[in-house]
Amino acid sequence: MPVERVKTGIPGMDEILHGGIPKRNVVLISGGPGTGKTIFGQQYLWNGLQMGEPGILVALEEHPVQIRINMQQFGWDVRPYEREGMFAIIDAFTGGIGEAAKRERYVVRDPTDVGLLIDVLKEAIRDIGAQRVVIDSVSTLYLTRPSVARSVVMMLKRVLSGLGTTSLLISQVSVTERGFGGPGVEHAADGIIRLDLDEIEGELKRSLIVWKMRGTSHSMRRHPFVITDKGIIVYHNKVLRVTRRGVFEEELREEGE
Ligand SMILES: Nc1ncnc2c1ncn2[C@@H]1O[C@H](COP(=O)(O)OP(=O)(O)OP(=O)(O)O)[C@@H](O)[C@H]1O
Repeated sequence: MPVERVKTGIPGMDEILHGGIPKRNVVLISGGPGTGKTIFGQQYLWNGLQMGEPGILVALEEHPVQIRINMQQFGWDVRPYEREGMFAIIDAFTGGIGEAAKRERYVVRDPTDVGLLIDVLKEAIRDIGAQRVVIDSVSTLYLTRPSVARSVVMMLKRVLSGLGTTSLLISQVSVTERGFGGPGVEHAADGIIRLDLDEIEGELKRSLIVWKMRGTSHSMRRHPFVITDKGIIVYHNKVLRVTRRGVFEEELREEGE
């Protein structure tokens, strides 16, 4: 039986994934500051809504009000979908403090309590029939306790995969770090997409590479991408090549690999 896939809908990305993310996979979106992880996650959810797939954004780093404003900058107005019950933001940021927070439907009263967060997440997934979930960022859940990182990701994976969602866990790494976001986390995740920002001759260049993706083959190359006012565009037919003479962008002759 062919593997069921969830399309990211991000231009160029599904080609790199040879069709999309295998259903129920829990995928780390890993990268340094400003590499585009949050935008990647929001675009994935927005595209899901356009395909009739309900989604949830777990907000650990930013106020839900700010997230709605940021998404609108790309033309992604989620409010009608929230009213329809197709989209929800789980507020795991404010702890319920402030007037704006009182208007949020899903609030995690103590964002440091992972058990509590999982209870709210389960309720929201069932309420809206979510098929896509993005957690931004999962690193926040274990920043002060790196030893629990793997168990936190395993707990989330059981719930997310168990309830049938295909999810992205946004994982922060420092600028120089080669890893993906914490001991054991890399192994617990079903997939890893790594986003990078490199300074090349005085200019920052964006690229991404699919490091692993259970259940499918995928491009093994590093592909350049850009962020525009409509979101991310990945150049699946270009590679970023690092040699001793420097870093070069190169056009691929044949499609894909
Ligand atoms: N409209 C736009 N057009 C082009 N680039 C943009 C636009 N909006 C944001 N960006 C770029 O996206 C970057 C922010 O991306 P994003 O918030 O997804 O990063 P991140 O990887 O989540 O970072 P962090 O881990 O620091 O939160 C900005 O630094 C900017 O370079």
